[in-house]
Amino acid sequence: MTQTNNNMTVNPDLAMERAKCNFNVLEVTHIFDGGERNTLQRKKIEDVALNSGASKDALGEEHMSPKEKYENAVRKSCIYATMMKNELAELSGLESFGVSSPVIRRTADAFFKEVSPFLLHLGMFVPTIMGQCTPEQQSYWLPRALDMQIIGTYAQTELGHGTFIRGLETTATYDPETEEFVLHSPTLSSYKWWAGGLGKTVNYCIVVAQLYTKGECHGTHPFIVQIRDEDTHVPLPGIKVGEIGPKMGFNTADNGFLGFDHYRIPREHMLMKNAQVLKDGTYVKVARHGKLTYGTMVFVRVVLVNEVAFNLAKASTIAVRYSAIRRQSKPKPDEVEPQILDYVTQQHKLFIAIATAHALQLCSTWLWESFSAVLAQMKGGNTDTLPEFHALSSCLKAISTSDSAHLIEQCRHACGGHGYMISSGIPNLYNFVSATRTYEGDYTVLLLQTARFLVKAYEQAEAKKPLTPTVSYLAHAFSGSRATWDNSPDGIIRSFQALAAGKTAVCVTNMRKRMRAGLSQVDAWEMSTIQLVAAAEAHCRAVIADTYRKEIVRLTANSSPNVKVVMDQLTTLYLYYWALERTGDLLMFTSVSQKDLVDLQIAYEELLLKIRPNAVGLVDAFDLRDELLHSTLGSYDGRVYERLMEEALKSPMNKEPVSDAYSKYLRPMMKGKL
Ligand SMILES: CCCCCCCCCCCCCCCCCCCCCCC/C=C/C(=O)SCCNC(=O)CCNC(=O)[C@H](O)C(C)(C)COP(=O)(O)OP(=O)(O)OC[C@H]1O[C@@H](n2cnc3c(N)ncnc32)[C@H](O)[C@@H]1OP(=O)(O)O
Ligand SMILES: Cc1cc2nc3c(=O)[nH]c(=O)nc-3n(C[C@H](O)[C@H](O)[C@H](O)COP(=O)(O)OP(=O)(O)OC[C@H]3O[C@@H](n4cnc5c(N)ncnc54)[C@H](O)[C@@H]3O)c2cc1C
Repeated sequence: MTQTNNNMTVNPDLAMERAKCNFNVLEVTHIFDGGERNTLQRKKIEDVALNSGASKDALGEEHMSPKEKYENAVRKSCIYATMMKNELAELSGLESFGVSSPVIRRTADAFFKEVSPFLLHLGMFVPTIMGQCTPEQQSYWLPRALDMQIIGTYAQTELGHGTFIRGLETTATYDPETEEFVLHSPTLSSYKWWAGGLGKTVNYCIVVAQLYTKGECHGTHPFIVQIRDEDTHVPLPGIKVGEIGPKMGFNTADNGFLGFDHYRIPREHMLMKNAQVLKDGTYVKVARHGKLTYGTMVFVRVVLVNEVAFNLAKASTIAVRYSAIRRQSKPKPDEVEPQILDYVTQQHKLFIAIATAHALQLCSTWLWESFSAVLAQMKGGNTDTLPEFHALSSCLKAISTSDSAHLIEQCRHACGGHGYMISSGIPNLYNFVSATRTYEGDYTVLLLQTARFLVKAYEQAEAKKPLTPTVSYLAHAFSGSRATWDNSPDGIIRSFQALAAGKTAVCVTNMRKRMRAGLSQVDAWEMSTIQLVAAAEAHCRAVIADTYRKEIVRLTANSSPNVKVVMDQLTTLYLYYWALERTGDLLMFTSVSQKDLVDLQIAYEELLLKIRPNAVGLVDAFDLRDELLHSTLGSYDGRVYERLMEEALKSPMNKEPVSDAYSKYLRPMMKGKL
């Protein structure tokens, strides 16, 4: 049944798939990693972190109690943190470890099937210190945080409010007598809720609270707050803190609650880069843009696009490898059962997942570069590009997390019953990624932020004023004719832009009509929000399609011919897929005909067949080590059934031949003695 490949026993179907792959897998790995140098560096980091076996558990996390799971995650976080401080820090080329290294973050996934309780420390606490402190504050807090002498989290959301930050109720009232802020939770709904690591792990947190000084409220501001003793870890007087209980995922992250009873912190613990309170209580606004205190959220939204691309790459690797070894049904009676990957419907489920992982990965790099440019401009005092960037990062966060969650679930469907096993790895991926659609700004809420920008941009276009780059296509929205359909990649991208422009125009027209009919601006906006969300989604799809196409053309300029072909096929597949998903819109806003759409469907199906022989090669090119996949179905060797059985036998339920439940309940019931 099996054959040996590089000292590994590999399922013959997978071996056959690899033999027929016609492109250089490593070249595609380099494209996905952003260059050969990055691949080499990633592999070195993975070797150091994973070859010692420290990431492995004797007993699977899924068989542990919640308390054991948490303690095990802390244990491994400490091992990984120590590695990061020592050997990994140097390897990843970081002066300070962790924060900007997606490779370090990804490698950590070998240690945690869910997430590390330190995720918020590195993902938000440290970035907030970097982004919201004055230089003096930073020089005090950052070394302590990076050295893990203190561990922190980001406590913004409250029981009563997550989305509407201006509605937060926690107060920080300045007392000039003692030069302290008094933190207080006036209501149950003002309790901080959700912060990762808050329940048991951290001793500090960033708390976002309404700032009061000299009797006036100045809105929400961030504070750094000690909540547990640095030695004993006991919660400090005036602090009520705990863990919020079981969740769909994130069960090793001890998300917590936190309340304050007139709890005092020194004045210097307000993070004062963007606004200050002087000793006498005078409030001084420093920042040139009112929303700079939201900066950590913008950073995480950017990071999340990359994060979900990675998780989608994992799910598609699992599902494609499994589909290559799984044989089912007998459409041709004289032939053996086909690999399920040969079913065109299966290819339809899976190849879009591979293409989307590429699209999001390349968009995330582009978004990161745009973010760096915006930060550089802001350093020089120019915040002009921030609104466009906020609109862009908001919609990319919303669409990337939503599409990835949907496609990961589709990968599970593609794995049939076995995909439902925790050991397949897919449920954990789904539970993690579906949360990303909500946290750091809910899907709808963020798309409405983008819609605000689109409507303003549309009005600028209408007034023939200059437009910023990502919405420059709106300048063509007033030609009066429908966009000409053309099924070339560039033609499809132009059509996506026409959809976004057309939908935005419909929203503006409807809002104006509603206002003329007597609705207030707020109510007219509210009544149009379904369409506004759709317009923002269309805009984002146009941005992703355009960026993916341009980046792949650029990155494959010097690639070998077959790599160029397969990368072009994936990009085209992405464009065809979304055009076919939006046929109604295309009929409304472009000149596409019924025949064009029938032809496009045929072209899409033919493309699936062209990609089919390279499918396993494409997921191998993600180069995800088995330790990162945590999957019985997706391991490189394809020994699926063997692994499923090995995992089943590990179940504590199989430790005893007869369950205690037999003598306690079953037997009495069956003997009529219950
Ligand atoms: C060493 C140890 C190692 C050990 C172990 C190893 C571990 C491995 C870990 C490795 C880590 C590596 C690091 C990487 C980690 C990456 C992963 C990170 C994952 C982190 C997990 C996070 C978990 C979740 C956290 C959270 O959810 S935090 C809370 C987030 N909350 C939100 O996002 C709330 C959403 N709401 C809002 O943003 C706002 O309220 C709103 C935008 C919806 C509305 O705001 P507001 O009401 O104030 O504004 P208006 O609507 O009135 O708009 C006014 C104008 O302001 C503009 N605006 C709004 N926001 C912004 C902005 N951010 N920037 C710019 N402009 C903005 C509007 O557009 C309006 O403009 P206009 O008036 O011109 O239209
Ligand atoms: C796993 C996880 C980890 C988290 N970690 C943290 C953390 O570390 N720190 C932290 O501070 N927070 C954290 N959060 C909280 C998270 O940021 C919020 O849950 C998120 O921002 C959504 O806010 P909400 O829960 O108030 O939802 P709500 O705003 O109550 O949303 C509920 C529904 O109402 C809709 N809605 C709300 N407002 C509007 C509107 N204006 N227009 C139209 N529809 C609207 C939404 O679309 C949604 O469908 C975490 C959440 C999760 C799930």
